[in-house]
Order: sequence, then structure tokens, then C-alpha cells
Amino acid sequence: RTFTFKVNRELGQWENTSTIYPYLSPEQKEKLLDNFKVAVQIPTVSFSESDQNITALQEFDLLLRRVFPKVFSSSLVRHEVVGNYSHLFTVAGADAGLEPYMLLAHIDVVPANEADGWDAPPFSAQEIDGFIYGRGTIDNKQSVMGILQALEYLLERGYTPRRTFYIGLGHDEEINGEEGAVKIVNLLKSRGVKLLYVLDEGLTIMDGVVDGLNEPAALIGVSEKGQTTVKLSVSTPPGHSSMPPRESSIGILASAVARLEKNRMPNLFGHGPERATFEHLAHKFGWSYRMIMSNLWLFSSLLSSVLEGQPDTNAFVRTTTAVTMFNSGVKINVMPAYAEAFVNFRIHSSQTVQEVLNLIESTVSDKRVKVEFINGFDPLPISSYEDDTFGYQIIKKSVQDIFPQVTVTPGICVANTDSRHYTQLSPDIYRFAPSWYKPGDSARFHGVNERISIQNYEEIVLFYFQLMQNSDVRNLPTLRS
Ligand SMILES: CCCCCCCC/C=C\CCCCCCCC(=O)NCC(=O)O
Ligand SMILES: [Zn+2]
Ligand SMILES: [Zn+2]
Repeated sequence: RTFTFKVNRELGQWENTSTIYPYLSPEQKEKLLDNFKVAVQIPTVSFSESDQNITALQEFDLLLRRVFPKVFSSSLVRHEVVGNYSHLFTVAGADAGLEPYMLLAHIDVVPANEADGWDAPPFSAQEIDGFIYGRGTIDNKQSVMGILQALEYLLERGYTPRRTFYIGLGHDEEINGEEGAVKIVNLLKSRGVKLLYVLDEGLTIMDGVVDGLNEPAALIGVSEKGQTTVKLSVSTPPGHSSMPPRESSIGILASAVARLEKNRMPNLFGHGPERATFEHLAHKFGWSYRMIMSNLWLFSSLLSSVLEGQPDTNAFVRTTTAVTMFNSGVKINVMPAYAEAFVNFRIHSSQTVQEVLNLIESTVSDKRVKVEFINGFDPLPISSYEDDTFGYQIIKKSVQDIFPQVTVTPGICVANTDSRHYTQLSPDIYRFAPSWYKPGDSARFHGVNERISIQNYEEIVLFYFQLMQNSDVRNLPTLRS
């Protein structure tokens, strides 16, 4: 494989639309923090596809109306509730000839149990050492509140957008988005809407996560991995535990699951958008890594084996295998008649669901183990990240406006987002929110001690503040030759 260095060419002079300076007064900082804390305190949990905390979703609706009075009263903003608890905002631009864009985020969160080891109750929004702790602080109430807070402050300061934009807040992203994102998409489709670009949650600002990369990097997800879930099951005759057979249904299933964990899917580093990530970052590595980075094509197997050593960077380079549920047994002295396990795979950009299913079959390779396809979808299309791609360059500029020390690069989102339902509305879909991601933070997503620093939340509000204004340019600046 050949790797090349990618250093984006300089864009020329930007049309000056960012007339409202990105600044927050002490009173605004206090207010935005209060609003964010209340949002985190509402337990908008999606437990399963048939079980959501409806009372919390209703309470969240009231919160939005209470804390964002300008958004809900402005003649520029149309607000609609979709699928009972999701929200669609249409912010009318002055120039109807400009193609609109859309910002997405989701209100629901995964369950959280304080007993798992949280330093503060997961719905307390407690402040510890400058961080707000709570489920949803980085997935994804920082975007929900950050987007609306930015719009509220812009409207307060007399902002009138030139380009129309939409804000879509889903209420069921953590359980596939069928009632929220899908219904919003259908509504927009019925209105003939096409979007210039879409920005949803996803990758973050990585800082200190990759050995040798000593500068922070904002990774914009230009695609997201596919996904499939399979159920493995074993049936054996039940019987008395005093006279067990050599192998129980649990033992047979456990071996099959262990084979899947031991024989990981192939390392495909360099075959998907992660290749562009390293091509863009190569020149940012410290001197001891320069040799490797400037000969990426020669050292790609060395680099890929380093990346597979950590769960987050491993997710970047292969289809991952996660055994998430295992059920069996009814009584300690009864041989179980049945054992089942669910295994969730996140599919690398260069593979398909069918290829992964074939690999699963050949690894399990035991006729006693039934393998059933539960659901799945292929990796998402790769959005453009060229020098003349409007959405990518606007996001990049907005990152650089607020985080001048950060390098911006394309990446692959290792998890899934509501934006995967938007492919018919736009070819250019990006997954990124500017929360800082440092060593140890991977365990906070869907894990314990999810948190965000107060300073980072302020930066997020300012990022969306800039993004809305930067998106008002009619065209990107021309490239300097
Ligand atoms: C070169 C650096 C490599 C870093 C590799 C990966 C870093 C991962 C960073 C952030 C991941 C955060 C994902 C956030 C989106 C969560 C969306 C979600 O939970 N969706 C539901 C689902 O996927 O099940
Ligand atoms: Zn999320
Ligand atoms: Zn999530």
C-alpha cells in the first residue's frame, strides 16, 4: 500500500459573515451551565426499544421551552415535535436561494447505575474539579444544549442567518432512531428538502491518545462503521447435574464465543478512511516517530499492530467483536437445555455485513451452535473532505476559530449515529462534536464517570456559535495556488 502526505492547501480570504464575536459574558457562562446541569439531571434513558423513560422525555421538552425563550418565540424559528418526543427546528435564512444544512444531536441516554463505580450519581450533574459528571455529558446532551444555547445567544444578539438551517434532536438514537431520526427524515423528504451538509455527534478532539502524536487533533467522522448482531445458541437435552454429559450447552456456547473473541476480525488498517487520518497527521508526530510516519507505506504493519493494542484505536482498524449478552440455566442442579449469546460487530469500512457473517460461520465452525442473523447494515458512504467541500471546510474553520492549537483531520466514527438515516438527504454527512478526549476517556462513553469540563462545554457552545455564522458564507474562499 502506498500512503501519501496530505497537507491541505491554504484557503484564501473568507467572506466576512462572522460579525457577532464569539464571546460569553460571566452571566451567560453561569446561565449556560445551569441549563446544562438541569438537562443532565433529567434521566431521559432508553432502556430498550420498547422501554424509554417517557416522563423524562416530556420533562425535557418543557426544559427546552423554558430555558431557550428566544428560540421558541423568534419569528425566524419554526418548531415541530416529531414522533412525540423528538424536535425539529427550522431556522429561516434571509437568502432562500442558498442550500440549507442541518445539525443533529440526541436527547436520550443509555442507562447508568451508580453502583458500577461512579464518583457522583449519574443524574446529579455534580461538579468535581471543574468537571460536570453525569450520563449524557459527552453523549450527547452537550450537543443538544450546546446547539440551542448557541442559537439562543445569537438570536439575543440580533442574528439573522443568511442560509436556512435545521436542527434535529432525536429522542431514540440509542435504540436505532426509528421514531425520531427516521420520522424527521421522512418529514423533510416529503417537503423536498436537500441538505448541503449534515453534522451529528461522533468523533472528538483526541489529545494524547495515540503514541507519538503530541498535538491535539480534531477527527471529523467522514463515515461510520457498519454493524451486525448475531445470536448464537445451543440446545442440549436437560438432565440431572449429578450425571452431566462431557459438554453442556453452556460449555459448547462458551467455546464458540471464546473462539470469536480470540480470532479477531482481520486488521484492515489503511483500507478505509483511517488511512486519510494518518496521512493528514503524519507530519505532526514527534521526532522519534518521524521515520515511521514519513514512510507510512513501509511501516504500516508496525503502526497497525500498535493501534490494535488499545480498545479505541483498535476500533479504528478492524471490525470489532463484542459479546454483549449471554443467558442460560434455570437451577443449579439442572443441566441447561438451552444457552444463547448475542455478539455485536462494528464493521470496518472496507467490509460488508455478508463478509462478516461468513467469517463468523467459519470461526464458530460447530454444527451444534446455531448462528442467527439478528440485524445489520453495511458501513456508511464516505463523505467528501476535499479543499472545496463546503461542509467539511466550514466545520474545519469553526474548529480552528475556537481551538487554534488543534489540527483537523478526517476520521471514521467507530460508533453509530442518527445521521446514518440521512443519506438520502445529503451526500456530505459528518460526525463530530468538539469534546476533549484524553487517555482513559474511552471508558466514559456508555461507561462510568461520563463527564465534561465546564470550560469544554463553553467551548462547545462557542463552536456551534461560530459554525452557524461560518455556514452563512455563500461560497468557500478560492484556493491559494
Ligand atoms: C487516531 C486516533 C484513533 C482514535 C480512535 C477512536 C476514538 C473514539 C472516539 C470517540 C468515540 C465516541 C463515539 C461517540 C458516538 C456515540 C454514539 C453512540 O453511542 N451510538 C450508539 C451506538 O453506536 O450503539
Ligand atoms: Zn450518542
Ligand atoms: Zn451513545
